[in-house]
Amino acid sequence: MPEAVETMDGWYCLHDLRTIDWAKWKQATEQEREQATKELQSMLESWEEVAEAREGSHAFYSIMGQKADILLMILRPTMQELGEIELTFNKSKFAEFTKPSYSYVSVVELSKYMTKEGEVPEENPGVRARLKPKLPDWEHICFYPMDKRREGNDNWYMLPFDERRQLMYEHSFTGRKYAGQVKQIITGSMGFDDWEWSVTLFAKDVLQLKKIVYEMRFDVVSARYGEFGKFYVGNILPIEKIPAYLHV
Ligand code: VOV
Repeated sequence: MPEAVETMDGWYCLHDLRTIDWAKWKQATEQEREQATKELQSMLESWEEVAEAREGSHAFYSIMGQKADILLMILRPTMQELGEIELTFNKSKFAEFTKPSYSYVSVVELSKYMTKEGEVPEENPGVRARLKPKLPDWEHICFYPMDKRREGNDNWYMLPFDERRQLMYEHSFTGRKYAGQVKQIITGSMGFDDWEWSVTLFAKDVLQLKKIVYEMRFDVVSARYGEFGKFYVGNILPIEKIPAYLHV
């Protein structure tokens, strides 16, 4: 009988992607634009304080292409806090100039595929830190949702545990080659959103994002069982660069 793997779940996560209504932004008065920009900056500054207190983490990036203009990724200990942040953002002046393009609700997830006999990973400080991760301020982000296939002979959920563990081990082996180059945050979203996981990758060199996704396509777990949603890629948008980004 296939057996579910136990998961460890950490901070709740919201990916909020928006497009900017540039025509409306240009029509606003200089004063309105300044007010909206300052409010956005102070919102981010207040989240900065939460991050410093290690009570959450966030990332703010501009997104390439037409799928979205900005991505706000927020991590918090409870879903309620995520809700409050979403509401605050929606009520802000700046939000009046944005349109929703995509959102994703999930929770930071680590599975116990790699847990050895007698180990209690919950007691491992490294594991605990990974469940409440500090998002890196690396230049580039790549975000996409994914599923494990459930089709005919290619049904991940019908595989015996040991077979899945072996495939995840091979996956982690590929991943480890990118240590220091790519940081991954895997969040689980079964019951929360339309896909099963979200993958968020951070890199200093944008090309490493392409290379890791390409190389992993050849891991059996991705080649045979991976199904992918839309990919979003972007560049970091630090608080001090927001006025220049929004300048018209
Ligand atoms: C940046 C490198 C990297 C590394 C080191 C890494 C390692 C690991 C380990 C050790 C484990 C298992 C234990 C755990 O931690 O849960 C995982 C788990 C997972 N991964 Fe991964 N992954 C990486 C990177 C990485 C990428 C780039 C992708 C996207 C795949 C692709 O084809 O586009 C991915 C996906 C996942 C998923 C969806 C899961 C959960 C699957 C499940 O069935 O539960 N992952 N991953």
